[in-house]
Amino acid sequence: MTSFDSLEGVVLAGGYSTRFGETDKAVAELAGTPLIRRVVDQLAGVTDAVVVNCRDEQREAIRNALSGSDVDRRYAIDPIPDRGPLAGIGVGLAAVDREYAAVVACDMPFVDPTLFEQLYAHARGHDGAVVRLEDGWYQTTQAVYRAEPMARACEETLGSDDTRVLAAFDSLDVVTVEEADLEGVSATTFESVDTPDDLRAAAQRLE
Ligand SMILES: Nc1nc2c(ncn2[C@@H]2O[C@H](COP(=O)(O)OP(=O)(O)OP(=O)(O)O)[C@@H](O)[C@H]2O)c(=O)[nH]1
Repeated sequence: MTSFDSLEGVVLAGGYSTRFGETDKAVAELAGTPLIRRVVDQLAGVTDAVVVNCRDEQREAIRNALSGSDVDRRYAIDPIPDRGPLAGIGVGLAAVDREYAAVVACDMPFVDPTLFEQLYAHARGHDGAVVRLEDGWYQTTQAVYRAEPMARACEETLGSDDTRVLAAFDSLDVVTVEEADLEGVSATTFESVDTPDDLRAAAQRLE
């Protein structure tokens, strides 16, 4: 797999994982490997550098979970916590050095780097590329964005009434890719671990 010079990773981990319970799901182990470590290891298929967006108090545990990874890691800390995924994407992208970023949530351990290869190809020359799932939902937390304009759009949108990630696209040229048009992407790429039951089910499949 290729590492693209103008593509960096952004891993979103600033949520409170309330459905998961007391533990931070970012560092919860799936078959012995923390979820966030699995995500970073998968991103290594397309990039050698990631920005981890999280809250200050998460940083030490996440740093431990990622220790020994070959991927260069930097941290973008939420100045104000709990402002939702739009804020996390904006904070993460503002810390990116390269033109484009592959953004992924820390709770998607099966993220397929092949998806980012295809989204990056679609995004080049535009402000990003996002998948529209078969049920019509846009998968905004596993997408490629042009870092600078999307970071700015996130900031502006946070100050508006509609703070969905999708609302940030209004001022941008983001390409929609239909799920049916993806080629050879693993069916589990968009699966997210939201609850302890999700984690158990994922672990059983790996046995
Ligand atoms: N920076 C930041 N990221 C967030 C925030 N809320 C959610 N996220 C991230 O967005 C992604 C998708 O969010 P969810 O699956 O709802 O995660 P969550 O909010 O931690 O979990 P729940 O509380 O159970 O909904 C995850 O990677 C979260 O870490 C937030 O307030 N700030």
